[in-house]
Amino acid sequence: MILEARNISFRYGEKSREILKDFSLKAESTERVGLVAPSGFGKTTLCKILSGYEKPDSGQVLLDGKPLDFYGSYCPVQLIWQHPEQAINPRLRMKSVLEEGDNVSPDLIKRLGIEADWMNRFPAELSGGEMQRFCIARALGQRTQFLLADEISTMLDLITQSQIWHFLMDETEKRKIGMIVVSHSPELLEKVCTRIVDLQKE
Ligand SMILES: Nc1ncnc2c1ncn2[C@@H]1O[C@H](COP(=O)(O)OP(=O)(O)OP(=O)(O)O)[C@@H](O)[C@H]1O
Repeated sequence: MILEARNISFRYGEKSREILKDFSLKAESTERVGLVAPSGFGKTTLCKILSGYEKPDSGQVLLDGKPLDFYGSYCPVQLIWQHPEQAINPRLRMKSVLEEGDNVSPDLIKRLGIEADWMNRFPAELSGGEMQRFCIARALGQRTQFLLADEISTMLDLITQSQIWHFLMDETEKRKIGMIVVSHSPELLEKVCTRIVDLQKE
């Protein structure tokens, strides 16, 4: 599959500066594309647009040539946010958080190191890293075709980072899920990505 941002322009309301201007990008399912740009440049904004959380003022997001709406109620382009605690309903137990995903496989949950005992807890009863594993699992439901990872491992220790990235590379390669990876770490992008795009040069 091909995920495409075609001539996207976007600003947050009338008073905001234009964050994206006639921006275009194409990524294939076989790729892991790293996005680099300085803080505040618009990387998260681009991820939100690519996953349908924000609508561009002009231009289109296309998956295999079709707008995201075409794919129905489950968006095949899933975003994993930088701060898991902001991406989870604090009133839900973790098993219900996973049910928000699209038939997340029990095997995948196990491979992510999610422990059975965590399922009945509320988000506030987990560490940031434990919560992020749930967000990753939830984003990898059956119909996911592209995964956008926006600074997802910044809060994790190096061993956990390495476990999670090995898992993600393995899982997305097996299922031919494309990835877009945002990080301020050149070392991480170098290790994980098949191609790096500098937004300042686009
Ligand atoms: N909801 C919002 N309303 C108004 N402005 C916003 C909103 N969200 C982000 N912005 C502004 O849009 C610009 C781009 O923000 P964005 O979070 O996309 O940058 P970023 O490149 O991901 O930054 P960082 O690397 O620091 O995470 C920033 O100037 C930010 O202040």
